[in-house]
Amino acid sequence: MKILADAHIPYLKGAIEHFGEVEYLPGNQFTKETVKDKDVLIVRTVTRFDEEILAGSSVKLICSATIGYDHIDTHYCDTHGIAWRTAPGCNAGSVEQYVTASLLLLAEKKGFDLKEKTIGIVGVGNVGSKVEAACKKLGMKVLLNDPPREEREGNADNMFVDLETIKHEADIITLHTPLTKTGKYKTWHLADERFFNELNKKPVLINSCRGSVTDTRAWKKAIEEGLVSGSVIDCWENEPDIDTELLEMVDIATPHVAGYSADGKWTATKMTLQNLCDFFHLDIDPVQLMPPIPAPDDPVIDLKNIDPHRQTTHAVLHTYNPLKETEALKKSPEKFYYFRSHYPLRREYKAYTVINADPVPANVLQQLGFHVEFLKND
Ligand SMILES: NC(=O)C1=CN([C@@H]2O[C@H](COP(=O)(O)OP(=O)(O)OC[C@H]3O[C@@H](n4cnc5c(N)ncnc54)[C@H](O)[C@@H]3O)[C@@H](O)[C@H]2O)C=CC1
Ligand SMILES: O=C(O)C(=O)[C@H](O)COP(=O)(O)O
Repeated sequence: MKILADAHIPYLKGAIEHFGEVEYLPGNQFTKETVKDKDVLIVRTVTRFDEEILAGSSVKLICSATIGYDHIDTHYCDTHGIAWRTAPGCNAGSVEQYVTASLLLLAEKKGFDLKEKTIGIVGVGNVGSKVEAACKKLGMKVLLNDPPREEREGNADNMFVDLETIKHEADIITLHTPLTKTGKYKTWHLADERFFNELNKKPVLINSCRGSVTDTRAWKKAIEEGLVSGSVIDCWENEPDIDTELLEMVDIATPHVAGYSADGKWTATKMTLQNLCDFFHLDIDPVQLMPPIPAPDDPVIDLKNIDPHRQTTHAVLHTYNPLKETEALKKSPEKFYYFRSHYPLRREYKAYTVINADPVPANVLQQLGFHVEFLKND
């Protein structure tokens, strides 16, 4: 079997060789010529897979080591005998960590208390549900919007609200939908000029799903007109050539790395190898082929000398602080693709042990997923 794999998929090298003859290329160097004689493509979101690149090739299976799949022309694949697989939920915990760290940072920077804030979550799937759980643990009021789920599952206990309610009541809005360009619930430019004009509480807007779920021009105008009080962007329109004016205007700006925890990447690779096994009916356990996830350099977080009011923020930012990446991206936006391909993968909360926390933050941190060593009298 001939396999072409993206060279920037962690934990793949050494494992995928058990399945066939493998060639590696950076995702932005996949071409019609390089995919032509391959049976399987192991891919990321940086390459578009449509008729232009796939026509006339021998590709039978595309495995994307990602949650999102808007980079695959699924209609073309479905009608041309090309199977495609993804890794649902693989890095949802990592995106939750990104959103939580951003919320705690902004609360500190702008001087507000998250417990007094209402967050509107648009898209409540694998990621949105984890963000919902984390926000509740931080004491926030949560509003959920997911019309496709509402249609399928009904709206018992008014679990879901419409987008109008979110625009009216939310102090923070975070987007976690797929990017879809057609259909009843299409999300392309969901946050357009009208969306921004209808915001009631000058909310903070967070986009860590896909760039084109928001309209860049409208977002810039909204910032200029004071319709939003803060902006967090991980996913941009037209990556990697992002809008540098918007970049300068936002509080937190990262190069599409919300999902880049070692935990998320490891799971993505495991699911990808499992997809291969399932497709070709191979009795192989991917975990046996993969290295373990490396421990963090600094796995113990000592909160002894930290003000109890800052302990949760301190611990979460110890695991991940998006301000460092913001600074680097603002300084060198042309390195967007480079930053993504040379990313020092972070660990999620479960890789860390918290010691000397006060009882209240200790409970919050434990619920978020940290190991917590409770003080004797707790
Ligand atoms: N920045 C990053 O590194 C990452 C970004 N993502 C993005 O996040 C997206 C969401 O991921 P998951 O939660 O795992 O996907 P998911 O498929 O589990 O959930 C998406 C949810 O959005 C809902 N939805 C669809 N259209 C909607 C609309 N018009 N309004 C409101 N809700 C709508 C769906 O019903 C579904 O419940 C992915 O499709 C991907 O684009 C995912 C992982 C990492
Ligand atoms: O999983 C997704 O969907 C994402 O957006 C990924 O985090 C992006 O990962 P890469 O395509 O850069 O590997």
